Amino acid sequence: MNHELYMLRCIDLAQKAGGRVRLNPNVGAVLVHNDQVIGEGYHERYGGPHAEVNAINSVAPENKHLIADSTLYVSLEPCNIHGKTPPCAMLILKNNIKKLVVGCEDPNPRMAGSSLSFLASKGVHITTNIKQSECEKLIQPFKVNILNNRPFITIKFAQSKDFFMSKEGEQTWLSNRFSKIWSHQLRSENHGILIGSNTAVIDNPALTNRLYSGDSPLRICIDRKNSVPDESTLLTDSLPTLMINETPRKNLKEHKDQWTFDLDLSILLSRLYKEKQIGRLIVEGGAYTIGKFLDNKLWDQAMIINTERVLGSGIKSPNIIGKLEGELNLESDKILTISNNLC
Ligand SMILES: NC(=O)C1=CN([C@@H]2O[C@H](COP(=O)(O)OP(=O)(O)OC[C@H]3O[C@@H](n4cnc5c(N)ncnc54)[C@H](OP(=O)(O)O)[C@@H]3O)[C@@H](O)[C@H]2O)C=CC1
Ligand SMILES: Nc1c(N[C@@H]2O[C@H](COP(=O)(O)O)[C@@H](O)[C@H]2O)[nH]c(=O)[nH]c1=O
Ligand SMILES: [Zn+2]
Repeated sequence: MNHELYMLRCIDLAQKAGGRVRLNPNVGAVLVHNDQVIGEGYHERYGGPHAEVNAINSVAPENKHLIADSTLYVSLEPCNIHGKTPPCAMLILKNNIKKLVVGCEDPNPRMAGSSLSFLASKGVHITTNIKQSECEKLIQPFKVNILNNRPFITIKFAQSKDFFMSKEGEQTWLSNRFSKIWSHQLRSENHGILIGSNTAVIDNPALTNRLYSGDSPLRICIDRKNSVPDESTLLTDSLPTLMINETPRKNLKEHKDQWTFDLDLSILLSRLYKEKQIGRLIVEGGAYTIGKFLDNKLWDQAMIINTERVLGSGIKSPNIIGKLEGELNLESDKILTISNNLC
């Protein structure tokens, strides 16, 4: 059996759900009998059946009798606790599956390998850590959620060749049309997008996903002094916006919300996670806002669109120090992904 090949298929399947899993991990599963895939599935949406359930349910009626003699591949340790769905460890035992191959352990302290020892004690033969780092990468947002009680944070901005984010006081479009589609795809994969008041005042942005399939994230604007005009797009369109201020704003329209408190980024983030189910957050800018997240070490990855434009002067872009994880060339733009390996 080629363990790595089937685990790569689990990873492919898991990725299909993107951010639809919300606060859950992305997980894929494949059921293999005599080197033939007889079932596969993935966790498709928050609260929905787990990957193992979908893989077992996908087996054709004429192959059901092969399940007990098959190997189950799962990118993440099967659950052994009653969450929104019954435990998958019990499903494995119920189906009499005797061989299990797992990508990585569940970082949830309530699990952390415990279901693997439980299944082993019941006679299931277990192989672990197949494509481990790839499987761990898949569940990175979940790991941050569960261990830090906050969203997985992606800092995203475009910069000129001479490292400016914008001209002073005016909206300055730097990146190309391909990057725009890419950034709307990023919006579709995240549950929240956050900006500072200057960006809202100067750009009057929509911050919606208009160019890719899927939903738009919740727009969040830090506006302590209520300086964003009532007429701005964020406050007048029909989509949800959450304003963060120190005194309440009057006459908020339908779908608009506000949290009034003395701003503390850690508290804001844990409230976004717990009260708004934001598992993945884009911090879009501007430079001041991004700087605050960097100063507080509240970020997980940065996605920087490096463009060909030269501005000469303007708002200096933030200096991101981390580990280069990937490069994507979109015509004249180069998008770098940098992970925060220091926190
Ligand atoms: N190239 C790109 O990708 C992007 C460029 N931009 C550009 O950036 C420019 C604006 O950037 P910049 O001037 O740096 O301003 P910001 O948009 O970052 O807004 C700064 C303001 O936000 C509030 N704020 C945000 N975070 C905090 C915090 N942690 N604590 C306290 N207050 C906070 C404060 O206002 P208050 O006191 O009112 O709360 C602060 O003055 C615009 O020209 C825009 O076009 C913007 C986004 C992306
Ligand atoms: N200038 C700049 C960006 N700016 C960001 O995009 C926002 C506008 O979003 P929208 O109104 O939805 O189109 C703007 O307020 C700022 O947050 N983004 C980029 O990908 N590249 C760019 O060059
Ligand atoms: Zn499960």
